[in-house]
Amino acid sequence: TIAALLLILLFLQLFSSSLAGSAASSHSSLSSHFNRGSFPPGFIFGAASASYQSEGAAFEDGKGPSIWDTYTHKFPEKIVDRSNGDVANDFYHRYKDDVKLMKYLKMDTFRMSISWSRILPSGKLSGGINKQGIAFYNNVFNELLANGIIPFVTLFHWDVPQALEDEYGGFLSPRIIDDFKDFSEVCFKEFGDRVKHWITLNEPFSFANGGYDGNFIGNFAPGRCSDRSICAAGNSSTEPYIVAHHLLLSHGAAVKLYRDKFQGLQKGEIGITIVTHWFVPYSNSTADAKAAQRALDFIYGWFMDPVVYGSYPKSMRSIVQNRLPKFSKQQKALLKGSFDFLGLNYYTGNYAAHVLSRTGNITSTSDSMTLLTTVRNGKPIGDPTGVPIFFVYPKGLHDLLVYTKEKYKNPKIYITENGMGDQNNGTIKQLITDPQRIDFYSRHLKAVRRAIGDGVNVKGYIAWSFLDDFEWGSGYTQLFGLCFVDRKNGLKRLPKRSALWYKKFLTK
Ligand SMILES: N=C(CCCS[C@@H]1CC(=O)N(Cc2ccccc2)C1=O)N[C@@H]1O[C@H](CO[C@@H]2OC[C@@H](O)[C@H](O)[C@H]2O)[C@@H](O)[C@H](O)[C@H]1O
Repeated sequence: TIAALLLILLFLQLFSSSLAGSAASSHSSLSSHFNRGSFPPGFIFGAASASYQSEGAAFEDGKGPSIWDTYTHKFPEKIVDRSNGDVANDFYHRYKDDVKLMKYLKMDTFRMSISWSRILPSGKLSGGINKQGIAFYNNVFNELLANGIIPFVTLFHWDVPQALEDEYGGFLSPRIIDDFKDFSEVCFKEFGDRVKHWITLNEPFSFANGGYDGNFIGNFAPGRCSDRSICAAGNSSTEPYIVAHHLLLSHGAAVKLYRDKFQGLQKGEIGITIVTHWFVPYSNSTADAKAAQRALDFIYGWFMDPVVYGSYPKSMRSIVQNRLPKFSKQQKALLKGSFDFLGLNYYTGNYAAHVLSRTGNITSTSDSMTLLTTVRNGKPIGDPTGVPIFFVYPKGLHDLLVYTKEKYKNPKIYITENGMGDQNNGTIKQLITDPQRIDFYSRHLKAVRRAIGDGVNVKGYIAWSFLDDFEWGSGYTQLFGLCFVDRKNGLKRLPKRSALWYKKFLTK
């Protein structure tokens, strides 16, 4: 009878664990063999946020307005639910509990950004440093380190001080280079003894394209473009390139400053975060193969080529010609090799087809002469998600990593954003029961693991996002968080099933 009982117990154990595995989904694996131990020693895992999307306290304790504070209040109709980041997740007041939650989830690192106008309310050093802003970030970094969590800090995640937009048009002017350098110097000086991983810019493509081209799904601040039916001012054929140029030069100035004045003593590293989709030729024609490469050049190469080679991609120079600013010899030297690591943001794959002729107004997006779609012959490139333009395509992350190794001298890489969004509709129970997000993370982590096996120098993976937050043009209608934020119940944090899966994955 004891032997029979033991056999029954063993059977039940096996049966229940196989049930749990299939509950997650056919792709993902809860089986014990795929976990942090599948990655090289020292590989770090975490989750991310950004100042405007999570801090709140938008007008508190001396903080100056950013262009996103202005944009959401001046044009509420540009945000799907007419919301804003005035309160967001109130990370400003709740960071201690949030750090406890990060520790509970066994995260090694937390990526966050610093609000430029919280540190320098007028955007300029001459306008004075906001001591309460310095104190806030000191408290957050101290709390993270006291809980064994590594801060990964982005200096610019799109929230330009409004004062600089008013004074000289923000990144449209080269004057911002020195102001960004001064802001960076304050951060290196005040926080560099504890912050050892700096990212200068988050997704310069998205800021330049989203804020100045207008083709974006959900226009971005400052909302300039050629189409007067959606933008009061701007020029989509020239301003994205001018803004991108000044973003790159600002990045180069901050990296040079860090290396010349701080890195020797503080022993940290500095990089840049660049986003791209992966592009698959729509057909096996040569024209579409070239279109896929051009799409990559115009989104990824636009920034990777300058920081690796000191020049824009050849395809851009030959198509955009005199609308593309030129780097001087000194600027080429400043930019070439201007990173210790590359931060890579990846969300989805696209099909790319050659566009035969260019009709209508020229814009920075039409310059690439590509038609980007997520469906081919009626079949989507991957499983749909709650975000209409994002489909689950983990192979794209693997292929992008191998492409980066081969084309850009095998740089040190951290995945600084990867995740999926759900539509914010359903009961709380439904929204925290997210098997597709478990499937998404499991498959993308396996793609990263495969790329490491192919020799790609990936050193970390940071999920987007730690908490559901303000998702720019989508407001609070799209939920990317590992943790749900109950906006109807005091912004209470609730770990989703995917957070508990991540915790299990991270348990040593
Ligand atoms: N949001 C972006 C911009 C890229 C994705 S969404 C937008 C739509 C689109 O066609 N493109 C163009 C594009 C094409 C190729 C590559 C990149 C971007 C966009 O960037 N990047 C990261 O994505 C995260 C998720 O962004 C959401 O993506 C889906 C959108 O519907 C939503 O509004 C946006 O907040 C943000 O929260 C992070 O702050 C940001 O660093």
